[in-house]
Amino acid sequence: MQYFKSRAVSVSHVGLAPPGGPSRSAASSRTNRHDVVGCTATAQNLSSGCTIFQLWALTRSQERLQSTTAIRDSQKAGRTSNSRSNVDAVPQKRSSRPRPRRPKHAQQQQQQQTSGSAPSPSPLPEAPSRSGGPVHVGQELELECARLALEGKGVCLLPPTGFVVLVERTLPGEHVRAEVVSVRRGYAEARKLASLSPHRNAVPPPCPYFGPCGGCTLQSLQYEAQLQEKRNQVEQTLRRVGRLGPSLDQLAAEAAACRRDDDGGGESNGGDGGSRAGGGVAAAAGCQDPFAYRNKMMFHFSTKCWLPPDMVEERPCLGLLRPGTADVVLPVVQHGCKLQGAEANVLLARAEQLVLEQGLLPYNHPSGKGTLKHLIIRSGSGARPAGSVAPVAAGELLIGFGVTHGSAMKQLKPVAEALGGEFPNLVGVVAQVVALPQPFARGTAAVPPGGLQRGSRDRGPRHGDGARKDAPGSQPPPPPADNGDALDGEDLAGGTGTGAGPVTLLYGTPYIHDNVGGLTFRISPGSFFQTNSRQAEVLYDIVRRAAALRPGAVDTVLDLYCGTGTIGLSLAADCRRVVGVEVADTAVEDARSNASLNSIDNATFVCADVDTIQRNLLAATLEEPAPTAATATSGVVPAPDVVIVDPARGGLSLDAAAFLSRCGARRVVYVSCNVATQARDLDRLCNGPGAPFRLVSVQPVDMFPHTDHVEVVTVLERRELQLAATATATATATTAPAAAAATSSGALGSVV
Ligand SMILES: C[S@@+](CC[C@H](N)C(=O)[O-])C[C@H]1O[C@@H](n2cnc3c(N)ncnc32)[C@H](O)[C@@H]1O
Repeated sequence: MQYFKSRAVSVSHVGLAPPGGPSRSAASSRTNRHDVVGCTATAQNLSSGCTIFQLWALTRSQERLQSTTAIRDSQKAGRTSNSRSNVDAVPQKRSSRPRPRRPKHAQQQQQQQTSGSAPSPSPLPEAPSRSGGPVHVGQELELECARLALEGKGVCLLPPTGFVVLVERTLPGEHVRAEVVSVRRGYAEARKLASLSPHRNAVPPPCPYFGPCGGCTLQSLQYEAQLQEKRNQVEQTLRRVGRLGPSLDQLAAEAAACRRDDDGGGESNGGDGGSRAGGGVAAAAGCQDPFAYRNKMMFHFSTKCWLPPDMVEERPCLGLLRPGTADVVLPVVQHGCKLQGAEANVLLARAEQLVLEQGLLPYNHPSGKGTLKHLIIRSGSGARPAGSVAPVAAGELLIGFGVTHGSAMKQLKPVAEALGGEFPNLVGVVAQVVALPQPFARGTAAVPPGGLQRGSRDRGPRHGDGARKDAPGSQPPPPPADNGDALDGEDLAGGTGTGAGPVTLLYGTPYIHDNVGGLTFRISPGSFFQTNSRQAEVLYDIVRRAAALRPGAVDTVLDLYCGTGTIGLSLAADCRRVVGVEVADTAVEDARSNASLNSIDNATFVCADVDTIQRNLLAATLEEPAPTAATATSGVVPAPDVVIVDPARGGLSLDAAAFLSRCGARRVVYVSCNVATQARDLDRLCNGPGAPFRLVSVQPVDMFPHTDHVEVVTVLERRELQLAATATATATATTAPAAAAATSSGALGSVV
């Protein structure tokens, strides 16, 4: 924080209080309202913007309601005037303000939900109130943090009822003094005033921007403790949202039995995705180096430069979005971001200097002046010559500019060439006219639809949430396909359907290369790629073991949401053929190019929406050996033995889940960057009468150290197969590969 104090600046106060600042301004209370407006906190809605806080609070309140009569009585009594059991000491203030109307986008969001039934439907309020729970706004509390919520806040349970209070930057086990800033039905949010006793594994955060920057909420927690917390979050979410408690208990019992058999007390590792720690969920696979791991970072240009805690300077700057805003930027260029490599940080600083020297200005709302929106730096290890396994000597860097008008290209070209001359590893500079977030287009508030997001690295305003090219007030296009790139920023980097213009090449080549698991991948600006290449190797290795492909390369693998083909291509050597399905055409082109780059000839990539393939499957004859050009374009895929799904944060649609149920695959490996939606999907696939799958393993993988995000690999096995396997264990063990191949290439349903 020294950094902020030492800056001598001329400032203008714009009425935005610091996060949870002493007197929250109208703007910041609007922020809170947006967080929940229009959300029904059911698992169903997680894909459309509801936060895990709400879900957590909902399940907590449901548990409380179910737990004891006393609590039920007190809840009931809470609706009467003299029932404020634990707020008696504090006079209740009743808000006389009218209840705010839900914004239109929130209503639209709800209308767009097509995800089907939720596991535990129960509405949360449409807007926060100043009172209504056992606490009220402004009340000071002493709390102990019980655990982390999925979005990085500490969950504190207020005695005696266990009412949930979420406190920012609070770690499990930490005692804090906090002030309530908003109260909603079922939970409250509070800002930390002081840490009374820190987490036993607290460490000094190495980044000078820690705190104000919303990106690394866990940086002050020792890395091993972060991994433990993430594992716990995964288990809790699968139990609460996915109703997978019995399955996890069974996995835990099996693991315990294995340990007893081993007689050594070691953890089980049956080749099904990893070792199982307590509760049926494996210990999270951590990174060897939890810093400088990101191969892609997005930085925003703005005329509103935030100098924490509460100053905003009107000057052009480049940095990370201030949490809860869409156009106020924390300038991080001076010290760089510790999550990306040193060379990328140097390039970042130089790029900012050159564009400003060139006279280019950040886009400014509401004046409409300026054209610069964002800058993305992608890095890769570079292309490895065919057949070589030696490390690549020099890395590759690619810059992508997002601008609001094509006129910026001419001025950016000399900047691109100058950067190319100065940075030998910079292989390309591209630019794209990007859509502006809806609020800019409408000229209303700087709050993106779906509520405000925390730091830009986490989400930022979601790309394509609204769009305009040049005309303020023009109608935004329909929402784009979510590309799962939530941690990666938007637009240029994210790819699909952003309402953005074509990519313009300003210098060099429009793609970079990276290496994962001995394979080289070409990555275009519009294609998804795992943002932590080193850990992607660990992830794909876990997926390979989880797939449990039969010996003899007899299986057909379907890689749904395949991106640049990484997972499918990693499995290609061990299976008969791979078919990848991906909606982004640039990613499909990359995947095809990656197959030939790595001399892989048993992989086919289909550009299609996964949601449409079930219909085509049912309509099609499925015995053809591989998709032809005609079937590939119509989304027809062959009957798979194993399906890998790695969807975007919204998880699987009902159609996609139905496809998994009916496609006949014996195994599904579900890779997810959002355990909440994954839990919802697993509930559909594994629970209830006729559910086709059984949960076999759960392996968290830490792709995003210091953030509250976690990747989870779960394995599902078809139930019919399990029964058959039990009955014919001996015969199965001696089945010839040829017979297995015959089964695997059969028509849809032949395995069932
Ligand atoms: C989380 S990424 C996974 C990519 C890949 N498995 C990897 O590890 O690099 C999700 C991918 O799904 C794609 N996608 C999103 N919605 C889709 C849909 N409805 N149908 C097909 N692909 C989709 C995105 O473009 C993105 O490439």
